[in-house]
Amino acid sequence: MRTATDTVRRVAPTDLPVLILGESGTGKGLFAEMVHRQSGRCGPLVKVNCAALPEALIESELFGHERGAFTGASAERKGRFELAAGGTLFLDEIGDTSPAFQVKLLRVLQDGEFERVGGTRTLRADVRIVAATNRDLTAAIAAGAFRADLFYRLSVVPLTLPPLRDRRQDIPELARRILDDFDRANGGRHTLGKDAIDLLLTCDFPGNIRELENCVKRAAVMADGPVVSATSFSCRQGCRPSPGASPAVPPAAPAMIIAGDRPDNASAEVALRVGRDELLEALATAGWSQAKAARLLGLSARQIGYAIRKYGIVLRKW
Ligand SMILES: Nc1ncnc2c1ncn2[C@@H]1O[C@H](COP(=O)(O)OP(=O)(O)OP(=O)(O)O)[C@@H](O)[C@H]1O
Repeated sequence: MRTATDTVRRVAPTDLPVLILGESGTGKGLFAEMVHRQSGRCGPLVKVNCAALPEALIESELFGHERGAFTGASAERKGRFELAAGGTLFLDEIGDTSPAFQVKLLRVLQDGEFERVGGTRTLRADVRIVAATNRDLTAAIAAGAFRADLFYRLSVVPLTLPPLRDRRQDIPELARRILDDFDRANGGRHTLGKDAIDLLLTCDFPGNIRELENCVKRAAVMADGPVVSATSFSCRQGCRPSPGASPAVPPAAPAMIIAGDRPDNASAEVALRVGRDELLEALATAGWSQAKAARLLGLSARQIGYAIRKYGIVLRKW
């Protein structure tokens, strides 16, 4: 991590693109913010979730459009490149983009120029590009899913964030910082007991810092006093309940699954980042209240409803 922060310090003041690589939850978004903050650029940081952009809207989202450019374009609109002028454009989930998206991006990265859809004026792209992905782009290139020329343009300065399981020594400090932030936001005053830290050090955290964050916040909610101890964590073994410790679901009584609408794909993907065990654990911790469990996991009511249905969990009243 020190290598990564040192690279940020060196590269931030330049105009070079930065490519941040790392598993989900390793802090890529936070590092993108860090690059922007340390860049000294006075424009804004504008984030684009590339995977969530519908194919038909890519061009107008990135480059904007003129009035009357297409049906429904009743007024001119600036795209993300213009909105980020003088600042940083953060292209998140770059590994999930279509060939059409990649071609359009490559052109603006090569020429530094673009036109709004339906426009004739050529505009200069005054942005610093930061891109991030949890995909293995080398494998994607080999599979023909990612353009090698775009990769070389973006990866002038690659920044790889290691998974948390490979840097367990960072866990105590991260956990304390997460707890302090949580207390500041919620007016509490907690400390982490040594047994809690020992427990956290045994965890694998496949969801990386995001999962550690959820575990610590959940334990803070469940702690009986100011000290968050190992017993405040609902898990006992490597942050995963052992098979025998899965909450027993008593028979009978009416189901209480929220019958919300199906969430969109991006929303569903977020919901399923929470594993079945983690979902069960949160539900048990929350006394089988869907709303409370959703808060613990950082999901919306629709997302938790979707995950519950998808994993085939039947909730019953005690
Ligand atoms: N160094 C850190 N200290 C405290 N919290 C952190 C740190 N790094 C990341 N986090 C927290 O972990 C969570 C995940 O971070 P972030 O969204 O930046 O990860 P990501 O790699 O971009 O994830 P994804 O690929 O899923 O978008 C966030 O809530 C963030 O605030």
